[in-house]
This record gives sequence, structure tokens and C-alpha cells, in this order.
Amino acid sequence: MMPPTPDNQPSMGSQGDGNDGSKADKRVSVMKSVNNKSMLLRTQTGDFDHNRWLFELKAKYGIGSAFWQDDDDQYGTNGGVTMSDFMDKPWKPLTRKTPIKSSILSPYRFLILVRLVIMFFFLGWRWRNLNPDAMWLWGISCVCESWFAFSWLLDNLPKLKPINRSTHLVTLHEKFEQVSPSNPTGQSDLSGVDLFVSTVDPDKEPPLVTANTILSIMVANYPVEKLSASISDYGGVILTFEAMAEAIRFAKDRRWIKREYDEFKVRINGLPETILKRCDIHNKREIVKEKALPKRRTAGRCHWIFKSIREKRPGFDHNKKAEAMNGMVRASIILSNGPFILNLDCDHYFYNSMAIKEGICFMMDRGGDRICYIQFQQLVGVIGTRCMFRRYAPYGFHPSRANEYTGVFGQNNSPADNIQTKPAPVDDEFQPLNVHPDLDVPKRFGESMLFTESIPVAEYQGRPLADHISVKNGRPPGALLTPRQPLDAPTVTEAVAVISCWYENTDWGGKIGWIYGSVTEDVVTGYRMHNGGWRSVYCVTKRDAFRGTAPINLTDRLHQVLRWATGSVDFFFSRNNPLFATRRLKFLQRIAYLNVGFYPFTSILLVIYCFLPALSLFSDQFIVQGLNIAFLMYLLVITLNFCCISILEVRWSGISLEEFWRNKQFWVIGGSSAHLVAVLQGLLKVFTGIEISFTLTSKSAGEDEDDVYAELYLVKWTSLFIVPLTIIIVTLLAIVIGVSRTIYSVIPQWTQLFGDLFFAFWVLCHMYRFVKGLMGRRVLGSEYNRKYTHERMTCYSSQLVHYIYKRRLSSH
Ligand SMILES: O=c1ccn([C@@H]2O[C@H](COP(=O)(O)OP(=O)(O)O[C@H]3O[C@H](CO)[C@@H](O)[C@H](O)[C@H]3O)[C@@H](O)[C@H]2O)c(=O)[nH]1
Ligand SMILES: [Mn+2]
Repeated sequence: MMPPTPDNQPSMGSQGDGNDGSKADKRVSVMKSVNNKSMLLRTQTGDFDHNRWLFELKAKYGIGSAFWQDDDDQYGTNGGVTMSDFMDKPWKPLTRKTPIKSSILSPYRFLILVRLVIMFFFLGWRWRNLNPDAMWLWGISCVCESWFAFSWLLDNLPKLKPINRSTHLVTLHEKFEQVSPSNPTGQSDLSGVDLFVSTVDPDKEPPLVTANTILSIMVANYPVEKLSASISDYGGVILTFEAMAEAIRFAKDRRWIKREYDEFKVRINGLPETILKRCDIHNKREIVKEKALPKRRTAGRCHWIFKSIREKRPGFDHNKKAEAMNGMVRASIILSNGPFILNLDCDHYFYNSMAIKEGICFMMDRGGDRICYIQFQQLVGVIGTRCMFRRYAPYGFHPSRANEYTGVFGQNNSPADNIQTKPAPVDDEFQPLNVHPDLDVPKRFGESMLFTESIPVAEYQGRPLADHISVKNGRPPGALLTPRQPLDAPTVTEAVAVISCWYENTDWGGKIGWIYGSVTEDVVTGYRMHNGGWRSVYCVTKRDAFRGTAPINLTDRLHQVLRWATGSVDFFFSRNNPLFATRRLKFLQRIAYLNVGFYPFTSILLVIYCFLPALSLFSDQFIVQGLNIAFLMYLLVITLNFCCISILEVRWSGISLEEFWRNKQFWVIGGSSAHLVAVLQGLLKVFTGIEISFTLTSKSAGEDEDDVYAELYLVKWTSLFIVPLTIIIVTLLAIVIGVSRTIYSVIPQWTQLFGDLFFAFWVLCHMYRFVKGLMGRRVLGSEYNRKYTHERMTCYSSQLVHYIYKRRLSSH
């Protein structure tokens, strides 16, 4: 249902309902004309057409009912924040910045400053005191140390100004869900939220994991008629499709939930078997058919090509998750057009039923019109999942107002000029707040009229609530009371049509939506929005908003880090390099993004530096001429300072010392392997155009604690180990030779050669056994993918499973 007429004068209160009908009519008529044109309805080959089937059968997608978990209680106290914290403003705020205790922040800032000063003097001392005996060692080490200092600075500057925020959910309830003059029936006035879940390869992302994520959405404490969920099955795998269908069937009945869940688990885990059997029968039949009709083969092959363009296979080169996200954005424009989008990886699930409302608090509060996304806490450190976007922002529009920061440190700020070079479309009563300079509808968004019409609607419905004069760009209370209507078949058909890869020829992925060309689409997409002047919020809730899985064994983790680092290198070499950022980017943001693009390059110097101990032992020289008192004092002071900062960080973050230490270890391991490979790959791509593909991070389907940690010490051989292993071997050899030299200085010379060789042989033998042990566990590619290829081709268009929770809230 299209929204009531937006009224740009917040003070005029609600008059929204008048144009309802006409708007809905308009939409239906647009729908008809679009459907007639829809190229997907015409099948040239006469094969089964999934879209037509959907259309003609008026098929309904799975309908679930949500189990409502009422856990408002835990929010009574709201993390030590009391009602009075929110009362000191003339308007009733929904969110609040809470200062970080200066007893934590001040010592931290002080120690960082001390470290900066020490490093400055230390490096000065290092550069002034050469080592004439070994200038090469001295020079290399000085260059490396200076670089490390620089990268440390990039890493730490953005951490100096942390902000804590809290929300007030009671106020949200009062403003949006209670009876008032503008809301006589007390229906929900909240904006719609579309949830996206992406999965691609059921081999690495067990369908049960994805199914659980889908089911977890049911705990969300948000009006059901305002929620809409989409699953993107980027692999187009029948297994995923059927597993999701199971999940939706399961969702229907909340009684017997525990017992049913066990049966459901058995059904999903049994699916691969069933499908394989069916697949074999199908394949055999196909082969028989093909033999009988040799003439049809050409047609068959053409068809295959057509399909394979859309078809996505695991590891096949394409635009990865960004493309899946854009597909869902387009489809959801037609299906629900929720002004907010929350996306989850298939292995990240709701852990807090109030999560959506927490995010909405920020979006609906004064100043919310400038926020492009709310990132919920994510300990693994990557953004891009558990993130609530304002739909309008990734479309490439500028925020309604933004600041520009000038001066070396961006210290002067002034309001940015509104970018509105093109006249806004005439006939429309909805107008985007700010028209993008190169907005060129329809080429930009593709042909569907519904798209272009949906933009101002989403923009309007996502505006903060204008219940006080100080709220800029708001919408009046009571404007969103009418719930959306259930989907009909033509709408679903149109939605299936817009996920077509045809849209990849438009600006999707270039200027609109999730940006292509990087394996870490999240960084680029976020950067582009920040660069346009949008703001974002990192939201830490008392109870984790979401939880998810992360690789725990070294190999998987290294591959994940490799992908992130590759993304960073791509980012660095792209036109999105923050060195060319606009003035709308804040100084610290600029530094943070620079760091994102820069950190993998540190690996080159890190690897060189790791070889220095061995080189020193081999050459009997050192990076300084002698161990004089100044050098030792510097080392001592730097170490002490490091310890103090570490203690603060450990206390602040609440992790254990061991975890902290592992993190530091991993920095060296990752830095000398994955980051280095990423830099090499990045350079390869820049100079030769050869690209690597998105290797999925494996997800454990483990159900109890033991299962979950079963893989902790699993080491699968990967070529990423080569560099760190070489460092270890060379260093060990150097130590052995160093030690033997000392021994030989007291025994006859002729034994020296013999002894050296013997020790070297001994060490190499052990190394060989170690490496072989690792290789023994190598995991070979699975049969599974190959067998599935056929089914995957035939079910490509069932990629979209869309369902809505129809059950309305009976009580709240
Ligand atoms: O071609 C692809 C590849 C991946 N995915 C999905 O993308 C998500 C993330 O993939 P995963 O292998 O779990 O990567 P991670 O490194 O764990 O993901 C982190 O890093 C990514 C950027 O590299 C972000 O996109 C993710 O949100 C963030 O959780 C999963 O749901 C996948 O199903 C697709 O839809 N299509
Ligand atoms: Mn993941």
C-alpha cells in the first residue's frame, strides 16, 4: 500500500489519509503496464517459466506467524540510563549521547600522547645514530620502524574520540504506538523495515544456519505488518530453496515448538540426501532424452547460455554479495519498499527482540534525517552485516543537510551547499529532499516505473518524527498508520523480474546501491555515503542485538582476513581512495578510511622486519652499533608504555588478557601472510587485471558447545602459511648456527663445517615432518558442488523467496 500523502509541513499535523485510494490506483495501473512489458514473461524456448507460473497460479508464498516474545522487562532500567537523562531537552529525545567516564578516557589519551612523544624522540635518535658496521641493517630497520610508527598513528587517532549512545524505547512507544489526537486508534505509526538475509553456498553455509537466522527474525519486537523479510539465495541452489520453504512452514505453528524444531532439524539435514537421489534420476532421464533428440541440442545449448549468465555458482566470478544485496533492494522496492533495510549474513541472528526498535530510535530522533546507517555491535570488526540502512542513502542521494570540514585537521566546519542542480520532477507531490547532481532517471535506476515512484515514498516514510519545531525534515505524526496490504501475484511477478541481471547494465553497483568492484562491498558502500555527508551510528545495546558465527580455526580465519585485506587494497587503488575525499568527510573519518586502505601495505615491511633477527645472527651484526644505555632505555620506556595501554584496553573492552595476547599474535601471523598476499594480489589486479574470487567463510553448524569448538585446533594447509613458516625456519636455522659458532670457538675448526651441516639437517627434518603433518589434513573439494550443478541450473528463478508475517499482533 502506498503511503498517505506526505505533507511537508510538519506543524500541520496529520492529514495523510486523503489521497490513499488514488495513490493505490496509480500503483496498480503502473503495475499493469509494467507487467505487459515484462520480458521475462515471454519464453522463447517454451521451457517451464517460473514467473508465468507464479503469475497465473496466483501462487502465494509461504506465510508465517510470528511468536511474540515480550521481553520489555529487561529494558526497564536500560543499562543504567534513567528517564531523567532524557528529560533535559525541550523536545523528548529518543536517543542520547552518554559521555565516556573521564577516568577511563583521560589516562588513555594521556598514554597515547606519551607514546607519541617517546616514538618521536626514539626515531630521531635512531636516524641520527647510524651503524657504520652494517649500514644496510640499520637503514632497513629504521625505515621499517618509522613506517610502523606511522601506521600505529593511523590506527589510533580515530580511537581518540569514542562516543557512547543509548536509546529510550519507552519514548518510542509513546510517540509511535499510543493513542493520541493524530493517532486515534493507537495503531503503529512506525516506518516499515525490510530485512535481507543473504546466503550463497549450502556447502559452506549449512541451510540449518540460514533457516535459524530466518526463524530468529520472528522474535523481533516490531509490528508484524511493517516487517518484510527477503532471502537471497545467490547460488540458486535447490537445497537452499527447499530448506527455506521448510523454515517458513515451520514458522507457521508456534505450538509444540520445541518438539517440532527437532523434527524440522532432521528434515533439513536429510534434504541433501533426498535431493541427490532426485537429481540422479532427473539427470539420467535428461541424458536419455538428449540421445533420442539430437536436433534439439542446439536450442538446448542456447538456453543454457542464457541461463548461465544469471546463474551463480560458488566461487564463480561475479559481483558477489553486493550484487545479491542490490537484487534484494530492487525486489523489495516492489514488494514492500520499507524505508529502512536491515541486512544479516545467513549466520547472524537476532539475539535481542528490541534490536529494530533501537535502530529506529536513532533514525526517528531529531537529526535522524542525516543518518545513513546504524551499525549494531559486531566484535569481529567488519561492518556490512547487522546494519540498518536508510534505503534512500545508498541510492546515491545526498543527505538533506551536511557540513563541510576545512583546514588541515578539518577544524573549521560550515554547512555544505545543498546540491540541487537539476530541477525536481514537476508533477510529483513527493519530492526527494535533495536531488543528486547526476540523477538521470530512468537510465540510472532501470526501467521499472515503480522504482522511480518509490524513491520519494521511501525517503518520506523514513523521515524523523516532526513533533517539535526543532526537528528538521520531519514528517507529521500519524502519517504511517495504514498498514501495507498483503502481496498479490502480479506484484510478486514484477519483483522476480527486477532481480534480473539486466539491471547490471544500469547504474546499480556503480553509483546506486551496494558498490561493485571490491570483495568488501561494505567498506566502499559506507565510504561513499559518508563521503556524501551522511552520518552513521554505532549502536551497542545492553543485550547483544545480534549474534553470529566467526571462523575460529587459524586457516579459515586467515582466508577471511585475506579477503578483507584484498578488499582494502582494491579500495586503495580505486577512485574511492579517501585521499580524494570531499570536504564532507570529517578529519578522523578520513584518517580511519585511510587506515582501512593502507593497513595491508604494512605487511611488506613487517615481513622484512621479521627476517632481521635471522639476518643479524647470520651476519653477526645488529641494527644498532652497540647496546648502549640510551637504546636500552628507549626500549624499556616503550615497553612499559605498551603494557599500560594494553591494560587499559583490556579493562575497557572487557576481554581477557589471553584473548588480547592472541589478537596481537594474530596480527603478526596475518600481517606476514594474508596481508602480504592481498597486497600482491592487489598489485596483480592493478597491473594485469587478474582478479581473485570471494572465498566464503565456512560456518560451523555445530549445535552444542563441543561441536562449535571442534574446529578450533584444526589446521588445514594453505599456501598462506609459506611466508610465516619460512620466517620461522630461517630464524631457527640462524639460532642453530649462532649457537654452534659459539661452541666451535672452543673446539677445533675442522669439526665446524660438519657440525653446521648436521644441525641444519636435523632442523630441516623436523620442519619437513611438521609441514607434512599439516598437509595430511588438507580438505579436498567436495563432490557436492559438482552433483548439484544441474539442479542449480533449472531452478535459477526460484532465487527469491519472499514471505510476510500475516498474523497481526493481537496484544502488545
Ligand atoms: O557471492 C556472494 C558471496 C557472499 N554472499 C553472502 O555474504 C555474506 C558474508 O559472507 P561470509 O563468507 O560470511 O564473509 P565474512 O567475512 O564472514 O563477512 C564479513 O565481511 C564481508 C565483507 O567482506 C561483509 O560483507 C559481511 O557482512 C561481514 O560479515 C554471507 O551471508 C554470504 O552468503 C553472497 O550473498 N554472495
Ligand atoms: Mn560470516
